[in-house]
Amino acid sequence: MGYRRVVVKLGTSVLTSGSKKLDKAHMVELARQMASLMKAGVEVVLCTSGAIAAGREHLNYPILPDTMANKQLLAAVGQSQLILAWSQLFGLYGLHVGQLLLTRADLQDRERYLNARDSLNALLANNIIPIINENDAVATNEIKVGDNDNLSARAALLCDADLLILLTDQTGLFDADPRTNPNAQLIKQVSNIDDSLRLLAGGSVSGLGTGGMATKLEAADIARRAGVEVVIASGHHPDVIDKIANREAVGTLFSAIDSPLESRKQWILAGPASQGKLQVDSGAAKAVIENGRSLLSKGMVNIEGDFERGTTVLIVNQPGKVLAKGITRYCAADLRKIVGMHSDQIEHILGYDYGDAVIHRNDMVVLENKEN
Ligand SMILES: Nc1ncnc2c1ncn2[C@@H]1O[C@H](COP(=O)(O)OP(=O)(O)O)[C@@H](O)[C@H]1O
Ligand SMILES: N[C@@H](CCC(=O)OP(=O)(O)O)C(=O)O
Repeated sequence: MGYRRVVVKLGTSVLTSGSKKLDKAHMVELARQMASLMKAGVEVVLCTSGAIAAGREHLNYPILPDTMANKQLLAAVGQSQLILAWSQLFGLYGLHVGQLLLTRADLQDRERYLNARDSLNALLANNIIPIINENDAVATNEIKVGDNDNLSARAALLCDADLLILLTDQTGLFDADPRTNPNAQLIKQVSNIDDSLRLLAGGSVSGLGTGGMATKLEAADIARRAGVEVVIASGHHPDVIDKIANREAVGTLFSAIDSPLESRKQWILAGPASQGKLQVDSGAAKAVIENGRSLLSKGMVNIEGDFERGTTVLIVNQPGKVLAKGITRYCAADLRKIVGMHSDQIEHILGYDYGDAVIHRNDMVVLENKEN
């Protein structure tokens, strides 16, 4: 199959099949396809819209002024119905679900970003499907991502996915909005997103979705720049998720610019200036630079600087030569408590742990391949 981790985004248009209520018969079919991917060893993260639509349905279509507070009311009511439905539907296939409600603020704050990433990874490591939606009930316009297309692209980066599937009510991106232009042609493959392409992508006119193709294109741009392949396709195409995961040509494919790992490493190299140094002994230096291992606490001898978890720091050897640059999973104060300690002791010393690796090898760029 080839894909390791896939984010599937389901628009309101798919979940309601164009009606005013959740189409559970279709949702169960989508759950079946995602469960079958999980059984084949592909990790699946679901980004689901539909809370507002579910809220309207559950409250029997109340007539409410179109204010932010009323949308939040509908989302608050609908989200619990939505997650209940997914939990029951995945349960039919023996799978548990875990809910993550995010806002832009959660994705911008480094500490919260890492915590969200750890929760996602913990769910997936335990074969539980993470289900993401925007936390509409608490988000103001300033902290809203705003549309789930963008949210799903950010989720794909958050969890290092290699494929993002955006399922909607059209068979893909067309050279004009097919609702208003019957001669519109499907674009099967996109290798460059430029202004002329953006002009083709219109907003949503159905009254169900948010953003239309314009936000899907924005999402595709974010994801492919981070090395994630993107497919936009119809959520009603038979076996659509299985087919896309098996690289069958369905919908519109946006090829990725780099591999996810490469682009992550480029970000570490070019990204924020390092704010501290982790000095390591020669055993750890060898493990990191010659054997491509993660950095463990027992190989550290000294910590310089004052930094938060998620900060970019340098790994230096005892003479002070810079060996690598990476993102630390522990803040400086915690590192000072666990320096030289075996990973097994971290939880006992700190009262919690963020994993064995102080810097995971995927979060590290080696700058020297020899210590001397
Ligand atoms: N170039 C285009 N190709 C395909 N669909 C388009 C295009 N421009 C605008 N659209 C509109 O985008 C809509 C899908 O987006 P949206 O309504 O937000 O759905 P979803 O709920 O799946 O996010 C389609 O119904 C279509 O009318
Ligand atoms: N968070 C909102 C959906 C926002 C959204 O982007 O909707 P859609 O365009 O249908 O993916 C909800 O759950 O109703």
